[in-house]
Amino acid sequence: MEGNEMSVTFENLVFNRSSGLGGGRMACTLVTGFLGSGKTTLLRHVLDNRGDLRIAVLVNEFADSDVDSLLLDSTRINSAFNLSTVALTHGCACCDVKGPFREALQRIVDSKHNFDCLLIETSGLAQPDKFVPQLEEVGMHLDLIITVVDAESLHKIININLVKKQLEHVDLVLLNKCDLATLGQISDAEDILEKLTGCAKVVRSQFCKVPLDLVIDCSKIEALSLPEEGNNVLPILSHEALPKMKFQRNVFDNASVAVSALNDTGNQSSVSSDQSNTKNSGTGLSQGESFSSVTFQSEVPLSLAVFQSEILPRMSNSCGLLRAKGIIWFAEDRGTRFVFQWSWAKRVEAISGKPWDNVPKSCLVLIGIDKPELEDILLCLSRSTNHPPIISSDGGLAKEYARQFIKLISADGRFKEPSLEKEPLVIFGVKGSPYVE
Ligand SMILES: Nc1nc2c(ncn2[C@@H]2O[C@H](COP(=O)(O)OP(=O)(O)OP(=O)(O)O)[C@@H](O)[C@H]2O)c(=O)[nH]1
Repeated sequence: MEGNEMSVTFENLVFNRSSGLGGGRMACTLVTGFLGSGKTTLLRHVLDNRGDLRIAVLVNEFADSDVDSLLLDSTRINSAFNLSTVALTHGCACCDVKGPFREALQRIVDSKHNFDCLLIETSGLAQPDKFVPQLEEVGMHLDLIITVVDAESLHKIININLVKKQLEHVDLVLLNKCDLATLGQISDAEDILEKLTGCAKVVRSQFCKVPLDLVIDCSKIEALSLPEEGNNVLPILSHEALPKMKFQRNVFDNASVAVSALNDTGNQSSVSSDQSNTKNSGTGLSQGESFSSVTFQSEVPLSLAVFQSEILPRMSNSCGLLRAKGIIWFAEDRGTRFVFQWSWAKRVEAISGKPWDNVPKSCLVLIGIDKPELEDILLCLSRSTNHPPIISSDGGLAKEYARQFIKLISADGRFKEPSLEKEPLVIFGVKGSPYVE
C-alpha cells in the first residue's frame, strides 16, 4: 500500500466531519514497541498523511537528547502549522508524573489550536501502562494502544519481560518490517502474538504504512476553523530537548534510578550518559541486565572515512549496543544532513537527507546493555572529529591532498591545467578567466 493512501472511511471522516470533539475528551493514541521496531516511522507516516487533522505529538525517549524530534523533522511539521516548537523544560516524561509530561499534556488540552488527537511515542524501553494515569488526570481519553513489532526479530526478543509487557494491554499490533521477514517468520510471529495478546488485532506492515483510521480516532473530529496562531502552542514536544538537565528515571517495574550527566570535551563535542536497570531475560539480554544510553554531540564535523573504517566495524562487533540513531555532519560532505540509524539486528542506514536548515551539528544516541562498550564507541566518535592537519611538518599529507585535488580538476574541462610547480599549493583557474594566467 502506498503511504499517501487513505481508506475511504478515513477520507469520509476527514472531509465530511460535521460533529464531534465538542465537549468530548481528546483522544490519544499511545505508540509503543521495542527499540528500533518502527515507532518514529509510524509517527512520520501519520504526520505526512494527516491531511488537515491537527495532531499533537509527544515523544518520550530513553536517551536524553532530542534525537527523535530531529528525526521527525519537527521544524518542518511545525511550520506547516505555522507554530514554533516548544521544548519541555523540566524532567522526564514517563517518570515524573507531576512534572513536564503532565504539564505538556495540560498545555495540549488547553491549547487554542484545538488539536484533534494526541499521538504519544513512548521510548522503546517504556511500559505503556505508566502513561495511563497521567492521561486520565488531564481528562484525555486513551483511545488506542499500538505496539509496533519487528516481524523478523520478534522471536529473538519475546522472552524479554519488557517486550511481553508492551504486548499485554495492546489493542493493535503492527507487525512491521514484513519486507525483511520471510513468510515463515511472519506467520511464526503472528502465532506468538496471538498467544500473548489474545484478541488484539494484528496488522502486517512495511514502514508502518497503514490506513490512518487504524491508528488514530477520526470519529469525533469536527470541521475546524483555524484559530489565531500563538507562540505557546506545541504540536511536537520532546522531553529530550534539554540534554543538560539532570533527572531520575523510573521506567521499569522493579527498577531503576538513573541520572543523566553531560560532560564537555575539548573539541566542542560533548557526551552524556544515563543508565537504567531492569530485569529482562531473553536472547542477548539476561536477567538483571542494565540498559544505558550515551549521547554524542558535536559542532565539529566527523570524518566519514574514520566513521566507515573504525566506527561502523566497532558498532557491528559490539554485543552491547542495541540501537544507535541520530543526525550526522560529515566533513567530506558538509552541505548534507545525514540521518543515521543502526538497529540491534545490525541493520545500518545512513540516508543523505536535505541540506541543513540550521547550524550543522551531529547528534547521535547510543542505547545498549554494556555501558563501557557504549563509552568506547563514544570515544571513537569524539576522536573522529579530530581531523588530520592539512599542513603536516613535511608537507606530505598536504601534497597528497594536492595531488588528489589536481586529479579531480584535471578531469574537469572547465578548468585550466593546474600548476604543480609550487606543490603542495595548487594553482588553477577557470578557462577564459581574466584573473588567472
Ligand atoms: N526495511 C524496513 N525498515 C524499516 C521499517 N520500518 C522502519 N524501518 C527502519 O528501521 C529503523 C528504525 O525505525 P524507527 O521508526 O526509528 O524505530 P523506533 O521504534 O522509533 O526506534 P526507537 O525510538 O529508537 O526505539 C529506521 O532505519 C527505519 O527506516 C520497515 O518496515 N522495513
